[in-house]
Amino acid sequence: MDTESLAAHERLLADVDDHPYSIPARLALARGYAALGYPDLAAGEAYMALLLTDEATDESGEYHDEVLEAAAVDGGGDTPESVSAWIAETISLDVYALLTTSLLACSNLKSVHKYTALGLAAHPSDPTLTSLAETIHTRAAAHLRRRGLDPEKYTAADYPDRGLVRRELYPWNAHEPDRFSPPSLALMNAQMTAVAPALEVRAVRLPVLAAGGTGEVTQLGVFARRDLAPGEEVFSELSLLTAALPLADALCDACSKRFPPLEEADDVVQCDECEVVFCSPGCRDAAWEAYHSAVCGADVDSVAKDAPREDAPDALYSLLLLRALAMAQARDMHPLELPEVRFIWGDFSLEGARCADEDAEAFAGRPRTLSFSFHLNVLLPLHILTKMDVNVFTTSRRFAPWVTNTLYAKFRGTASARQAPSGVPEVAAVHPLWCLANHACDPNVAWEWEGGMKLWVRREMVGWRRGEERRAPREAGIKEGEEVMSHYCDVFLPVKERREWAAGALGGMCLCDRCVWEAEGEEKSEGGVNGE
Ligand SMILES: C[S@@+](CC[C@H](N)C(=O)[O-])C[C@H]1O[C@@H](n2cnc3c(N)ncnc32)[C@H](O)[C@@H]1O
Repeated sequence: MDTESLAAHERLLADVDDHPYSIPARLALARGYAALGYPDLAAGEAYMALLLTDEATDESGEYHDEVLEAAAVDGGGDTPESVSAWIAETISLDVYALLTTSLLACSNLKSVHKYTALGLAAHPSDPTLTSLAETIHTRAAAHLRRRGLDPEKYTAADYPDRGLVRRELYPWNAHEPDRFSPPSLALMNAQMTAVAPALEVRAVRLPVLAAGGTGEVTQLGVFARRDLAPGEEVFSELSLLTAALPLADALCDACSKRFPPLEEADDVVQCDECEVVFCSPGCRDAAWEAYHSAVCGADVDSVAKDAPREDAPDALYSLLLLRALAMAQARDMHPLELPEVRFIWGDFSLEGARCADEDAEAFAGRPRTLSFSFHLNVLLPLHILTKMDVNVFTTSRRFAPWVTNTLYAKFRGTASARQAPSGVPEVAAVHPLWCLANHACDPNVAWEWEGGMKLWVRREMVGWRRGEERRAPREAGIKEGEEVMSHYCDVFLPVKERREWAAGALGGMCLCDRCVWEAEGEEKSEGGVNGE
């Protein structure tokens, strides 16, 4: 983004800061995002404008008076009636038009359908909304046909409601540190020394794995400070950035450790103020400081209560988001400044990468790799924040949709999950130091997450195979200065399956030495289990 556009965008953001209840200011910000090729962010801000119009017309609205005051300054007159007329005649249609066209670009067809219907109820003869209703129907029918389904048998409730949006380090995001600067590395290494005195964080060159990418990029990795012997435990990190589905095993709310059997559960304690349970008084106190004071008694976890089985991963990401918002609120910090979040990898698109498809123009031709659902990325955070008694109009810098998107980008690249026996992931966590370790299908460490994340040097390395050909395992142990290679997938799977499994976390197909060697031959390995 050039300096002039960035300055113009900064003025729109500042206008919303200065006039948080002004509907035109919010609408101008939404238009600004649409013009810059961020329809997802435009939809978020257009929805905020819609909420403000509701506040203006609803006498019992919490911010009714503030919105009327702002409307009077913006030219809506100084009576509730004049403001209502001003909204109906000059604002409402623009809000619906921007919200719906933005959601359409993001392929959130169920949501577009809903807001187009609401827009048409308020403006029945509007040609743009009328033709949009047709477009939604046509796109939904094409989507269903592509899946071999008969559109006649489906209603708007079955329309897809998810799309891909730009995954970027937003140009106006002043919170992302230079991860490679000496002060950043010193900070990360101070944290690393506390959990792993024999390891250090360093910059490393890695191959670009994203489709269409070439060459190498600089990223971070974890290295041995001294020779490490096979079996040596080298790392133990406790994270409170955790999430568990409501039906998961009985787990500590803070660290996700499974509770011991009742007769051994002397340490298990309940919060003094609500029903949430922790594995120990230590976890209870740490949780209160870190996040629980912001959500105690607020029943926020119910957000994932009814998630269907196939949506379990998304529900876990939403719960991680919820935890991060609660951490920010409890500590009065910007979510992107949280030590748990600040340095982690967001897998943002590389500068200059392009993409061309039917929606490319709405996204300024930039690649789109971040999952976006209006429900999860916009409505859910607003719902959570409202439950935490946060004024969502005056806290835009801290809790805007671009902040939510950035958090999702970071979590989607780094969270680890534990599965129920059914294979459905039911618990997730982000361990900010563990997730600095890179992946190899011939890893030199193994890990286990139960309460804390533990990492030890493998006692035996993995044997390689392609077809009938075998390559004996390398000698176990890690030499001083050697990179610690973790694993993001079951390393006993055949190469094709390993690559498929790890592709999400790696951002593309694995090109580690073992994968390259095994893929050259026939892919005929046997299955196995995760771990060592
Ligand atoms: C969990 S992070 C690992 C730490 C990361 N390198 C950093 O700078 O924070 C995962 C990302 O690291 C990169 N990565 C990890 N292992 C890799 C490998 N074997 N080859 C290339 N990239 C790798 C990928 O970009 C992946 O999305």
